[in-house]
Amino acid sequence: MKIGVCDTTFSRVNMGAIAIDELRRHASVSIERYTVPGVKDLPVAAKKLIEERECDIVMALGMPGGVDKDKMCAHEASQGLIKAQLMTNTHIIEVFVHEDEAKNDNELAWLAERRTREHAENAVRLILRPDDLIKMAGTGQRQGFEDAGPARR
Ligand SMILES: Cc1nc2c(=O)[nH]c(=O)nc-2n(C[C@H](O)[C@H](O)[C@H](O)CO)c1C
Repeated sequence: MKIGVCDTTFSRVNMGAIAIDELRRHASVSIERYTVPGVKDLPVAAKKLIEERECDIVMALGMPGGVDKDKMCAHEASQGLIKAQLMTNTHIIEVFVHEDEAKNDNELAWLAERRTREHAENAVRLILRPDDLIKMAGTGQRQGFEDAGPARR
């Protein structure tokens, strides 16, 4: 099995390095890394990781900035990532941490690390342990901040 990790230089946290560290903790897989300037460059990077470097799944890591132009870029990047998944029939786990989700730099670094690590676990589950995800269905998982938990009545 091979996992692709694409990330950006725009991000203020080295999310690619964190993802690779976490993937290695959970699985003995080959890893291909591809770093691009920004989130809008992630769709083609992910598609190349799948088609040219034969990855079975890809993590697409990015950090949209806080202004409207950045949010529009993030939306466009998301749409590209969805299209790349459909074109390749392969999961691309989008791991975006919006700069304005965090109160300060400290929280931003913490959030980016935690969300990246939790989604790295999800990527391993998707390709190697899909039954684990079935067991987690409906449990209100969140990546980064606290889980929402199941709704009760
Ligand atoms: C406005 C803008 N905002 C972001 C952002 O918030 N996060 C990010 O990762 N990249 C941004 N970029 C850069 C584009 O994604 C891309 O790298 C360039 O348009 C070159 O293709 C741009 C141009």
